Amino acid sequence: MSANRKSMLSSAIISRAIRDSFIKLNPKTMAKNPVMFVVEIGTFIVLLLTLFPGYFDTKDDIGFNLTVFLILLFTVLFANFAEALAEGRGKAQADSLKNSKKETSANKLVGGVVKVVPSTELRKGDVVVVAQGEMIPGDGEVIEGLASVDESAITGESAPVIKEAGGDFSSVTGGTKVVSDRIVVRITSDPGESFIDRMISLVEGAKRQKTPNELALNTLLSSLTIIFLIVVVTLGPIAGYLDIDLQIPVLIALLVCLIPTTIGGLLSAIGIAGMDRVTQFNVLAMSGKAVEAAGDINTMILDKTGTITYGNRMASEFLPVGNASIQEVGAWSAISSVRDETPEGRSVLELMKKQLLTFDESIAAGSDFIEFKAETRMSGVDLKDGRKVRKGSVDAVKKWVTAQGGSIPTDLDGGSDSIAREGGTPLAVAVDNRIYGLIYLKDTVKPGMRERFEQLRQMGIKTIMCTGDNPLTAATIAREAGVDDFVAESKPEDKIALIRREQADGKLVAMTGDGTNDAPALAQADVGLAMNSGTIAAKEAANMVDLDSDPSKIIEVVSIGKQLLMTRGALTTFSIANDIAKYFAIIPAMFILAIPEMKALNIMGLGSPLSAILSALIFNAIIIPLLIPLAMKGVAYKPMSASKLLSRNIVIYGLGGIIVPFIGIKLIDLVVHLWI
Ligand SMILES: Nc1ncnc2c1ncn2[C@@H]1O[C@H](COP(=O)(O)OP(=O)(O)OP(=O)(O)O)[C@@H](O)[C@H]1O
Ligand SMILES: [K+]
Ligand SMILES: [Mg+2]
Repeated sequence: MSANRKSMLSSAIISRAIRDSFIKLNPKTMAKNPVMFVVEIGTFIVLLLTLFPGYFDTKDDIGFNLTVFLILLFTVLFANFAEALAEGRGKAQADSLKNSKKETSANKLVGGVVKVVPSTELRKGDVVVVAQGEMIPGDGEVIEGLASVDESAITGESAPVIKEAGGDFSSVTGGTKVVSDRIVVRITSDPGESFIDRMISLVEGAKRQKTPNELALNTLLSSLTIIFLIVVVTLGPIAGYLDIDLQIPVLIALLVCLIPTTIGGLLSAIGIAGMDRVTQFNVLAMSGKAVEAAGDINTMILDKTGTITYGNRMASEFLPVGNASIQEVGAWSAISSVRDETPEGRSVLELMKKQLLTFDESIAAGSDFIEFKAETRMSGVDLKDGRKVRKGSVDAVKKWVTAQGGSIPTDLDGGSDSIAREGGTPLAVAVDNRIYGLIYLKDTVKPGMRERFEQLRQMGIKTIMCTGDNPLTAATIAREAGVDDFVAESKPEDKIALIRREQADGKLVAMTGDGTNDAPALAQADVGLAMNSGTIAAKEAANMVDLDSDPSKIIEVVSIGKQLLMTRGALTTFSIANDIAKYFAIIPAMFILAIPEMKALNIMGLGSPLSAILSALIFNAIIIPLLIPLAMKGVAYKPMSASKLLSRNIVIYGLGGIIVPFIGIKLIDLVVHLWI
């Protein structure tokens, strides 16, 4: 799939798009796009006039009618081609996904016995065993074991990922392959509803629905079309009254030039291409609406650890407090970490080795493990002899020790503040009512963050960093990274409260998350980006999934959404401005014989009335394919505020839209006039 993503437009995609442009001529399909449907009806009428000359009007000029028919036909085909081309890459991707969705057999556990069944027979709740070298037969959650899994079929990333029972890395996707060890998986989706199934229908656009913005624009374009239709229809009798003979193909040509065919022809291509750009970026958007919402975001909520910083928070120093020794701090830190599988916990044991410190592991034998929880902000063990060992956020450990009647060493705050001021995370280590010291967890801000936040600020987006860390560390990192605001010591439920508060102010909010406790907030956010490595609950609540599990991608997704909205706005402006030149070409041409004063309006100095009409019509047709690259790639884009963007767009695409066709039509007329 990744290979497909890279080859932009293969000849296979182009020839398929050409074929689809004809298939899309089906009036049932065309009717969904009112502007182009009107053109198609016009094309059909001109075809009749060409095929049956004299039947409707004795003065029919077959040559002229045939030419108009062909130009109109191409206008419709060009619009269809734009849409088909935009759909092309998704369809190719869907094909390769379908290929990877081969039926496999599954080792289903029935009453403790393995029974081999086809994967299509698996239902929600079934339990299967998957061993080394086998394909995971369906989406599910690991309930036992640990394995490395090759997920390249869906992510395009060749390095295998670790999946294990419990925690945030327990979800597996059907069609991916176990490369080592063995896991027991509980199936979480019924046939036809798996992640790959959803992905196929998403990328091939099978369920693509028009977004609210698109619907609104469509209504506007349809209204314009109806107005011009009325204008053109009433023009006939008025001209008749003035004794001017206007032929039907000329009136149809005028209508087609007046209605917004450029944007009408490119509108759906712009939407599809926007979604496709997100997909190329390895992010699955569940709807076009989600991508558009990304373009309208006012507030972005970001995690600190792993999003703004690298997130591999490593223990880098032990700091004794009171009269404890470094050996004691190290030993108790290690004992509290022997079963803590978080990166923080493992790094404590590594630091012990690095500093050549030792501890008596047998003390921890038979102890009860106290797992790290975001709610408690502590982890540790309860020893068999009754002693309780904890490490955790300084604030939490202080409360824990005080509750047991302990006192706080006077040099604790100084030590933790100096760690926090450097952007590090201080963890306090305690046994029962005594604090022994601090662990300095180091983490670094990812490079380039400040620039990215500056860009977001220029787009008018407020960034809020949310972290479970203490206020001083949070403030340091926030300053270093350049976020606008931060919330420290935040628990998972605080995130949803923050989102609601922003939304109550009328803001659209984007956030990322991966854990089950992020799911409600992901659902509440206007744009929720879940990590593919995250839990099923998070992925189902979100409206986007990042296959690479990189939370900082939300920044790019918002940029793509903005670019989509801008491209649509720019091409709409261009399309409507474009029509002005066409009035100047066609209207004088129509009336010039009866009203010679109309000559004054022929400011382009076009060769003859007929060549003027044909040139305007040809320009109207070819501008569609000429703008396909822009519609697909999106307009060039600099981060700036919405109002600045609007005025810049009006200048570039409005003025450009007025001037370009004057030049274009004139050039076409120079050629056309040679023939007629
Ligand atoms: N393994 C651990 N054992 C004990 N305490 C921990 C452990 N990991 C983190 N902590 C403490 O708990 C606090 C909260 O951690 P949590 O992972 O919930 O948030 P965070 O990673 O700091 O913030 P975020 O990921 O939202 O930016 C940390 O700041 C740290 O003080
Ligand atoms: K037009
Ligand atoms: Mg965290």
